[in-house]
Amino acid sequence: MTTVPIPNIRNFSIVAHIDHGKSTLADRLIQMTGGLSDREMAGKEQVLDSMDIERERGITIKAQTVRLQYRAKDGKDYIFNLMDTPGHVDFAYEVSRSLAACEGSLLVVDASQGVEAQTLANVYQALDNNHEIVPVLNKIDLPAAEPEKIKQQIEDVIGIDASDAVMISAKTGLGIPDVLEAIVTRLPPPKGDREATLKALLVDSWYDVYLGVVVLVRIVDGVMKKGQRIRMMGTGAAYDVERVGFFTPKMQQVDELGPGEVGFITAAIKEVADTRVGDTITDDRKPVSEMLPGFKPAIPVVFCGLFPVDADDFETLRAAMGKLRLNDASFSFEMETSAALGFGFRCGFLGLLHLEIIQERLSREFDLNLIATAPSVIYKMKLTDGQEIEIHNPVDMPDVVKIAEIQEPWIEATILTPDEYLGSVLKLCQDRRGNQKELTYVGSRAMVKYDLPLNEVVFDFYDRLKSVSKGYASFDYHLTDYKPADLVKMQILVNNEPVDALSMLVHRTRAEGRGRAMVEKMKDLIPPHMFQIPIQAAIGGKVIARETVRALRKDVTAKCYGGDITRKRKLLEKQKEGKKKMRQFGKVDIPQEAFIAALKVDS
Ligand SMILES: Nc1nc2c(ncn2[C@@H]2O[C@H](COP(=O)(O)OP(=O)(O)OP(=O)(O)O)[C@@H](O)[C@H]2O)c(=O)[nH]1
Repeated sequence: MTTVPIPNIRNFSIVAHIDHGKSTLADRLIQMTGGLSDREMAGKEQVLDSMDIERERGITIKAQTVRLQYRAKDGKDYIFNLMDTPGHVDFAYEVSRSLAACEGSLLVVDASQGVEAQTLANVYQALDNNHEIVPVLNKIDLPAAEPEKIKQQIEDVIGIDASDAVMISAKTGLGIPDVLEAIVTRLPPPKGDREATLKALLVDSWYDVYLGVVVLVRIVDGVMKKGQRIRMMGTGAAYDVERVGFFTPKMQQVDELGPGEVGFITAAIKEVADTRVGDTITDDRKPVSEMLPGFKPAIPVVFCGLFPVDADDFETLRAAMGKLRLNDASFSFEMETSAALGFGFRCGFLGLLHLEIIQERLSREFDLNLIATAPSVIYKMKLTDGQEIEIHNPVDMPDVVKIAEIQEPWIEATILTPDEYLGSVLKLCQDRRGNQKELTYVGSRAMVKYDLPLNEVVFDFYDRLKSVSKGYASFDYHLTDYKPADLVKMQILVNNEPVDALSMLVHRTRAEGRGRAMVEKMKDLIPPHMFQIPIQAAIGGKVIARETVRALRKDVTAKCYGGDITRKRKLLEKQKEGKKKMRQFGKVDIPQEAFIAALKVDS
C-alpha cells in the first residue's frame, strides 16, 4: 500500500478580492472545457453562483465545485476539480474548507486595481494550506491595466514569484488557454493510496429538494462506492451510500470516486445538521484509526433580533428561518420576546453581510416585513460571585452591581486605501476606538493594520469606510482576542418607559453621541399625541440625552366645525389606518420607521 501521485487530476480554487473576476474566470474555464454548451451558458451570467441574490449582488456565497475535462497540449486527458470560494470576509470559513480540499490556487488579481485586502487574506489562507499558487492578472483588456506594476506588487506584498503570471481577460476570453495549461503544468497532482481503507474529507453539505442532503467529499485514500456502508468519524453515525457523482456543473452519477477525486454522495441523511463539515468519512467495517485534521466550526459572531412587523407573520417567519437553516448551519436562531416588538427571534450570523443576506432572503423569498434590532457581539462578563457568562443580548445583561468585569471581542483589520483617503480612514478607525499597528505602502496605496473592537465594526463601519474612501478602500479582518472594556447598557425611554428593543451595549465614551442621535431621530418620527412625550437616552438612572415630542394642540377633527359628518368619519378612519402600522407602547404609538431609523443612526 503506497501513497502515489494521481497524475491526471488537479484540484484547485480561485482566490481573489471581490470583483476581481473570479466568477467570470470560472465560467470561462467551464465553457472552454465543455462543461456546458454555449446555449446553457447564455442567459446565466455566472454559472457557479446558484442563488438569485448571489447573482444580483455578484457575491459568491455557497462554495460550489465543478469537475472539468481537459485535453492538454501533452495530449493527455486531465480532470480538474474547481472549488469555488466566496470572496467576502464573513465567509472566510467557507474559503478555508474549500482550500483544504485542494493542492493549488489560481490567485486572480485585477490588473487595473492591484492587490486588495481580501487578496492578501485569501492568498495567505491558501499558503497556510501549502498550496502552489499561480498568479493570474485579469482584466488586461482595460486601458487602466498595469500588469508589470501589479506583478511587482504581488512580489513585494505577498512575496511570491509573479514573473510568469498568466495575463488574461476573463471577459474577452484572452489568455484562458494559458490558464488551463498552467493548471496542468504548474499545480501539483493530488496524492493518495487506492488500496488503502477509505478516508475522505467532508467538505460541505447542503439540502436539495430532490436529492435530500448532499455531501461534498474529497477522497484522500481508498474508494467510495455506491452501496458502501460509511461512517462519519466525528459524529459516529453510519450510512449506506445511495448515490455517488460529481457536477460538471450538471449532476453526473458514477459508481465510485477514487483517491484525489472530489464529488458528492447522498446517503439517506436526514438533516444537514447530521453532517459535520471537516469530518472524516471512512469505511464502517474497517475504519481508519486517524482522523483528518478537520477545521474549526463556523461560529456566529454577530447577533440581532428579527421581529415581524405584522405579528401574524410570526409562524411564517419561524418556518422561513427553518428553511434557510437547512442549508446554512452557521445561521442560528431562537425565540425571543420583546415588550416593544412582540414575538420574534434572536439570530446569530457570521458577520454583517451574512445578516444582511439572511434578512434580504427572508423579505424577498418569503415576503416578510421585518424589524432588526441593533447588532450585537458576544460579550464575556465576570460576575462578582466568580461566575463567568457570555451575553449577546443587552436585555440579558445582569445588574451592574453584580458585574466585576466586561470583556469584548477585538479584531485585527487590514485596510488598503488610496493615499488621498488615508486621513479619513485613520480618523474613522480612531473614532471607533482603534489602535493603529502598522502603516506601509503597496504601490501608491496605504496599507494600515488596526486593532479594533468588533462592536464598533458591526454597526456601520464597512459602509462608513466605503463612503469616506469613495468606495476605494478594501477591508478584511479576523478575530483576535477578548479585552476588558468600559461598556455600559444604554436604554431609550419613551414616555419614561424603557423600550427593550432599543437597548444596546456601548462604550462609555460613545454612549452620549449615539444616544443623542437616536433620540433626535425618534423625535422626528413619533407623531404628536394628545400629551407631551419625553424621549430619553439613559445609562442606569442617568439621562444622557433628551428630546420631546410636543403634544397635539387640537383634535384632528376640530377643524371640521362639527359640520360635515362624513368628512369627520373619513378623517377618523384615516387616523385609524395610520395606527395599524404603529406599535402601541404604553400610551404611545411608535411607528415602525422610528425603530428602524433609531437603530440605523451612525455616530
Ligand atoms: N473589463 C473586464 N471586466 C471583467 C473581466 N473579468 C471580469 N470582469 C467584470 O468584473 C466584474 C466582477 O467580476 P466577477 O467575476 O463577478 O468577480 P468575482 O471576483 O467573482 O466577484 P465575487 O463573486 O463578488 O467574489 C464583473 O462586472 C465582470 O464582468 C475582464 O477580464 N475585463
